[in-house]
Amino acid sequence: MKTFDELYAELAERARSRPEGSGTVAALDAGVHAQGKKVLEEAGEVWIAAEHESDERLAEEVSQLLYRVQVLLLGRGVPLEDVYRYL
Ligand SMILES: N=c1c2ncn([C@@H]3O[C@H](COP(=O)(O)OP(=O)(O)OP(=O)(O)O)[C@@H](O)[C@H]3O)c2ncn1[C@@H]1O[C@H](COP(=O)(O)O)[C@@H](O)[C@H]1O
Repeated sequence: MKTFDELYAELAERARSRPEGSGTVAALDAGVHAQGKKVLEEAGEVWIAAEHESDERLAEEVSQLLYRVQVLLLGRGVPLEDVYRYL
């Protein structure tokens, strides 16, 4: 189990150390266009899960959306603090 902030710190460390086999490193290298498409794809899956699937599936899809949003932010170099200013 990890929090949103802990995941971001973990992904930032992946971006820094670039370990072999990291999906995050591959997603960052794919660029902002691919990252944005993943955000949209996962948002659609969240919508479908909310309308038609179980609470567990919804939670899983939301976790994937949050991950994809974090990859997008990391790719742009935007820290979570910049997002939190608007919450
Ligand atoms: N939370 C996540 C996470 N959520 C989603 N995903 C990725 O998103 C995929 C699921 O999304 P899709 O529905 O698009 O599935 P898919 O089409 O089969 O996946 P792709 O072939 O498109 O990658 C998963 O298979 C993962 O590749 C994640 N990948 C990594 N994390 C966490 O990020 C951290 C770093 O991971 P690595 O960079 O892989 O070491 C670890 O703590 C991981 O648990």
